[in-house]
Amino acid sequence: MDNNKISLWPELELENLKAIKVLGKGAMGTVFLVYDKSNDPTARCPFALKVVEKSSVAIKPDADRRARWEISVLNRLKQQQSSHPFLPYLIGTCDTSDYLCWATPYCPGGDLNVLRFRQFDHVFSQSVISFYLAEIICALEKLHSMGIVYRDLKPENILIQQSGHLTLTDFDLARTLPPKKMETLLLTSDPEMEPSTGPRKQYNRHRRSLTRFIIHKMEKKKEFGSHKGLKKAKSARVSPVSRRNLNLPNERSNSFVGTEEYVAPEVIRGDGHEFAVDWWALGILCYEMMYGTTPFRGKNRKETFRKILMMQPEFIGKPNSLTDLIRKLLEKDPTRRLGYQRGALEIKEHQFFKGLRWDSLTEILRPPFLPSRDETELTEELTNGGIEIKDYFQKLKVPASPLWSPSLDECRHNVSLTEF
Ligand SMILES: Nc1ncnc2c1ncn2[C@@H]1O[C@H](COP(=O)(O)OP(=O)(O)OP(=O)(O)O)[C@@H](O)[C@H]1O
Repeated sequence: MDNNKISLWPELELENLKAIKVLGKGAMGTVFLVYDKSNDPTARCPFALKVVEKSSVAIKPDADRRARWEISVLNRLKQQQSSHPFLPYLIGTCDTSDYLCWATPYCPGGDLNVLRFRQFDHVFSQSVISFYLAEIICALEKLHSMGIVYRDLKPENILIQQSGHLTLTDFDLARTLPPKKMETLLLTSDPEMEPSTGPRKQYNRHRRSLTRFIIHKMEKKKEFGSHKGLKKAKSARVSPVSRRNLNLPNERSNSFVGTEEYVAPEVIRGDGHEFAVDWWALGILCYEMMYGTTPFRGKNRKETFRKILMMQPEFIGKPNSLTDLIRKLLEKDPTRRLGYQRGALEIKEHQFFKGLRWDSLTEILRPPFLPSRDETELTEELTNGGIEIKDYFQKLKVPASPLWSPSLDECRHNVSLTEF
């Protein structure tokens, strides 16, 4: 994939786009709900637009590269004959001297973490878990079949579409496995390949450098989030649609603190990582949906990592097919983990999914939760005229000087735009 070339995709004109509201902020950019006033003046088909401000690249040195990478991954998803029902697709991009933007379909239901906090006891029932897991497995299966490891599976990155079905978001940590790597993967279980022999030694070195790369990337994410002058990733990830008034305790959001609970043991050990890291993360996600907490959470990163490496997950109550599935996904040795040998197929065959009609998932018209169609909120925002994206960023730049005192109107406007 060419990281730097984005001219292939439908061009969006920033001047034609009007923001209805801010959907969220990540380490890399701000996500707006927008509509195209040139061909959709009544905003019947709004979409999500992620905007990376180029001037912020000095603060976030690899934001531009990460953004272009995410665009290229999304573009690959689009290039398939048809888009996948549980994966986003690229609607278009816009590359100006100040901003790099890309549009994906709007998911009005918030993320899976928000939804979990809305449940009684903050956990999902087994039937709901089965539905959501099935959709995530299909999404990961598709990515893996394209040679893409997702590497950032966590509830905050799973969004709920208007239809109630899921979609994954945030692909900047995704990586493609080069074909050579896929070949060498087969060698790992070959007892004749001694560690001291050339190819294996080389392979191990390659795996270790990949591991250093992912840890470095995650550290970078943390730095972005905590950089002076920027909103902390913790609050930045809050989506106004769904998180307002929720007051989520221990919110992980998109900081490394959150992600580290999902890191696979082979990544911590520096043994490299393959598709199996996604199946590990699926096990953690499944546990969290069932118990409302992740299995290896420690007081700090060191303790969390120690637990990931040393401890077995604890299950409350009688073992059942779901606990068995989790146990098999949380196998510390990736080569023995469910999904390692035959990918998603192996997981789909597990007893927990017995009777599930995998081919008919998209035909389910009443998924467990349907986002309400809050048209009033959209109309209210629209009658206020919407937000010019450039103005939004300009206003953020206005220094908080005692000489500058905004009018009451401006204050209200700013509060509504920056409270996230
Ligand atoms: N298509 C969408 N529909 C609705 N909300 C969205 C959409 N895409 C993103 N968001 C909201 O914006 C937030 C930030 O988006 P995203 O995670 O893609 O940003 P990021 O900068 O890549 O974050 P990270 O810090 O994890 O890298 C999400 O948590 C979500 O609340």
